[in-house]
Order: sequence, then C-alpha cells, then structure tokens
Amino acid sequence: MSKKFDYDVLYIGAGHGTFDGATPLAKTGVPVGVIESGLVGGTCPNRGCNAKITLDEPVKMVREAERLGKVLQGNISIDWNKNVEHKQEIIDPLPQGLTKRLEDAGAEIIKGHAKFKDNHTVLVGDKEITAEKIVISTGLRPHRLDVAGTQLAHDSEEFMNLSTLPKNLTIIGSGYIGMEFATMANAAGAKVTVMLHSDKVLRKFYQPYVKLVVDDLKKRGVNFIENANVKSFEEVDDGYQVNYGDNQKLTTDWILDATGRVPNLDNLGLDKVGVKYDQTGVFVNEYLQTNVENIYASGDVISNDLPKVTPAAYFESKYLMQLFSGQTNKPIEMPVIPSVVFTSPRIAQAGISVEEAEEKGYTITDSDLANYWYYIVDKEPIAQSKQIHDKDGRLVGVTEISDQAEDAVNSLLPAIEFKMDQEQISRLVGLFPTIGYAAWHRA
Ligand SMILES: Cc1cc2nc3c(=O)[nH]c(=O)nc-3n(C[C@H](O)[C@H](O)[C@H](O)COP(=O)(O)OP(=O)(O)OC[C@H]3O[C@@H](n4cnc5c(N)ncnc54)[C@H](O)[C@@H]3O)c2cc1C
Ligand SMILES: NC(=O)c1ccc[n+]([C@@H]2O[C@H](COP(=O)([O-])OP(=O)(O)OC[C@H]3O[C@@H](n4cnc5c(N)ncnc54)[C@H](O)[C@@H]3O)[C@@H](O)[C@H]2O)c1
Repeated sequence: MSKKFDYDVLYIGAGHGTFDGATPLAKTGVPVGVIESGLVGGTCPNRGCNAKITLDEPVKMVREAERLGKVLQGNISIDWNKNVEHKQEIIDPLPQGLTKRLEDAGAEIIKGHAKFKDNHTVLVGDKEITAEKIVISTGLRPHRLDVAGTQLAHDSEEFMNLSTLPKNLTIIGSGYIGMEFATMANAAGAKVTVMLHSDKVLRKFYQPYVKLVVDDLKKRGVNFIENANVKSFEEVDDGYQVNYGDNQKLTTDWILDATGRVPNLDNLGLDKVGVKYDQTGVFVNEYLQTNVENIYASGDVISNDLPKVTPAAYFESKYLMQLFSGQTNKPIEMPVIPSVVFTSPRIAQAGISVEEAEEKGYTITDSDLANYWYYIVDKEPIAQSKQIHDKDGRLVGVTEISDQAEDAVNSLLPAIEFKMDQEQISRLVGLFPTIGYAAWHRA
C-alpha cells in the first residue's frame, strides 16, 4: 500500500466505467476507493440498459404474438403500471448487489459528490481523500433543451418511472432514446409524436433500414414531425403546448426531452487541476490518461467517437485494471464495439458500415431474411441483413434489421474481431436451429 495516500486508485463514479475494473483490481490487494454521488452501478443498471430492456421485453412479446396471431389465442396487451412495477423489482436489488461485490473485493465506497482539490486530492464535502492515481468515470447526464419552459419536459429516467402511461406523449429527438421509447410507448397504447431536429432519424444507423422502422411505426400510428425547430414549452388548460416551427403548436400530456446526453463534468474542479476537456468529454491518450499524468478517464465521459455504450465502458475499466496492476503496459486496443437500437424490429451493426463498404468497394451481400429459414418460424415481416467481406473474403462488417438482430450480430462478432478467413469460418458449427446458426450460415 502506498503510504503517502489514502488509496492507490480512486475512482469518481461507480458505473461500468469503474466497477468492472475496480472490483478485480481491489481483489489483487490494491487499495481502491470509489466515490459515488448517486446509486452504485450508475446509469446502465439503474436508469439505462437493464431498466429499459425489462420494459421492452413485453413489447417484443406483443409483437411476436401479433405475428403468430393464428396460433396464439386471445388478446395480449401491455399493462404499463405492472410493467414499471416489474422493472422496479428487477433493478431494485442491483445497487446493493454491486456494492457488495465491490466491498467484498476490498474496495471502499464513499458516498457524495467528488471535486478535485489538487491532482492527488478529491473533496467530498469537507472530507479530503487522497490517491496516487485518480480515474474520472462520471458518465453522462441528459441534455436539456435551452428553450423557454424546458423545466416542463422530462428525461428518460422519469419516463421509465411513470406509473401511468400518458395518453398523448411527445418526444423531442430521434436518436437511440427517442426511437426506443417511441416504440415502447406506442406498443403500450400511447399516441406518440416524435419531433425531429432535421429530417434524419438514428443518424448513426444504415438509413434504408431506419426507414423501415420509421415506416412501420408510422403504420402503427406514431406521428413524425421533421425539422420541427422546437421553440418553447408552456402549460395550458388541457396539458402542455409545444411551440415549434413557424408559429405551429401541438398539445400533449407529457414531453420527453431525448436530445442527447452531455458529460458530467460540472463542479468537478477539472480547471483547478488543469485536466483538458470540452463539451464532448475528457481528452485522453491511448493509455486513457489525461494530460495530468496521474489522472485517467474511463467510460462515457471520455471524448471519442465510440458508441457511448456499456460494453465500451466495461472494456476500458478492465484495461485500466490491467494497466494499474502491471498486467499490461501497452496502449488500449479497442475491439469492435457493436451497437444496437432496441426498436421492434431492432437494427444492430458491427464493424465496417455499409456506407464505408460502398466507398471502399468491399463486397456487400444482401439477404432478405423474411423468407429465410428460422425467421419464417415467427413470421418476421421486416428482416434483412448486409454482410460485408474484404477482398480476401474475410467478414469485416454486418448490419441487420430484425427482431433478433442483436443475437445475430453477437454471434458474428468473433469472425469480425479476429479477422477469420473462410476456412476458419467454415469450421464453426453452431447449434441448430438458432438465430446464431442462421447468421453464421450466411457468413
Ligand atoms: C435510457 C438509456 C438506455 C441505455 N441503453 C443502453 C443499452 O441498451 N445498451 C448499452 O450498451 N448502453 C446503453 N446505455 C448507455 C449506458 O448506460 C452507458 O454507456 C454506461 O452506463 C456508461 O457507464 P459509465 O460508468 O461511463 O457512466 P455511468 O453509468 O453514467 O456512471 C457514472 C456515475 O458517476 C456518478 N457521478 C457523476 N459525477 C460524480 C461526481 N462528481 N462525484 C461522484 N459521483 C459522480 C454518477 O452518479 C454515475 O453513477 C443507455 C443509456 C441510457 C440513458
Ligand atoms: N441501445 C443503446 O445502446 C442505447 C439506448 C439508449 C441510449 N444509449 C446511449 O445514450 C446516449 C444518449 O441517447 P439519446 O437518444 O439521448 O442521444 P442521441 O445522440 O442518440 O440522439 C439525440 C437526438 O436528439 C436530436 N436533437 C438534438 N438537439 C435537438 C433539438 N434542439 N431539437 C430536436 N432534436 C434535437 C438529435 O438530432 C438526435 O436525434 C446515446 O448516444 C447512446 O450512447 C444507448
């Protein structure tokens, strides 16, 4: 143990950017401290992935029941209140479980808001905590529109805690959260309007597939307003009014501001210690080290082009554990980070995008999966994929739209990450009949 400091490594934030690495690091006997101002586990378990996917599960089931209507008898619908209760039952134990894992490993958790005093000292209230190395892992928080009445809108966490689903819901933004939540609310019976900043939905995904999702939601009654230019929100007799465009108005019961997420760097004292950052996050080098030698960053708070998703935060915190415990002295080598939007159907992608493949002249193989074995079983009407191969026949990218796109892409990841050739791929014999096998069969 270093005698000069309270801890060898002090993490600020207890999300995936911290605990996946801090836990095994503490297990090796290294003195580790973790400061957390909210719930241990951070965004993903408490108000992100786990909470969202629990609410989405019945949506997936309703869609499947709709397709197998001839087989499954009776009307299936979502009881929103029960859905939220079920979600809460699932996520409530998570912070305690994660706290136990960290503490059992030997880490100490300090509750409160952290602020740098100097590059080795962090203040939590009046308490001074010192460490040899400090990791900034403070994640993101919802961006709020800078318009009059912005306080009348809500964020994704508030939506997921609604015990009664609003009859009429307006969502500002058509990124991940806008589209996933529009899908859930529509399936549970709300009248949903999505207001777009421009004319593009899910700009990071393959646009012809995005159009299929949007067209399907339109058929299901979701209203999309392009180039909305939201100007203000106000309270009116029968709810809330969104003022937009050229003196246009829309009355609604509830407004979800889903216009992105911004780094949690307020009141952290970064200027005091000279750590460089901007509105996109903290700047780091290839060792996840900031410009101040003993201060590192991990997870969503880093300024980079990676998708802001849990697996990236997980990988970074694991890397820092290896670096701090001497298991590596090499720069971080990020693997292929896949992404998926949990609409219904989903769009999932990994590796080279279709656009990049077109530019580089790679081979793009198109499959209409709606008529493909296994997708026929549950009658998926919207199911397509594009697999991308380089000139040596190696799989370098995949994009899929289907209700099981996330599992199809997951099963192809090893081929993309390890640049397998056709001979190696041909030796991978999957379980049959499964969605993964169906994906491999085309690889
Ligand atoms: C609605 C929603 C759905 C999502 N769905 C998915 C999904 O399906 N799949 C996926 O991979 N990703 C998803 N994500 C993204 C995922 O949640 C994040 O990528 C992940 O949580 C990042 O982990 P992190 O540790 O970097 O940050 P966080 O989990 O945000 O943790 C940061 C922690 O730092 C704490 N903190 C901040 N400032 C301070 C301070 N000064 N002092 C002390 N503590 C502080 C915060 O309280 C927080 O607990 C979703 C996000 C949202 C919002
Ligand atoms: N499935 C997943 O992995 C998943 C799910 C949810 C969230 N997340 C993470 O959370 C982050 C935040 O999600 P998000 O959906 O809030 O962000 P996003 O960046 O995906 O989308 C923000 C949307 O808001 C729009 N917008 C911005 N300013 C606007 C304005 N003034 N008026 C109208 N629209 C405006 C943008 O055009 C965009 O459509 C994502 O980047 C993602 O990393 C991931």
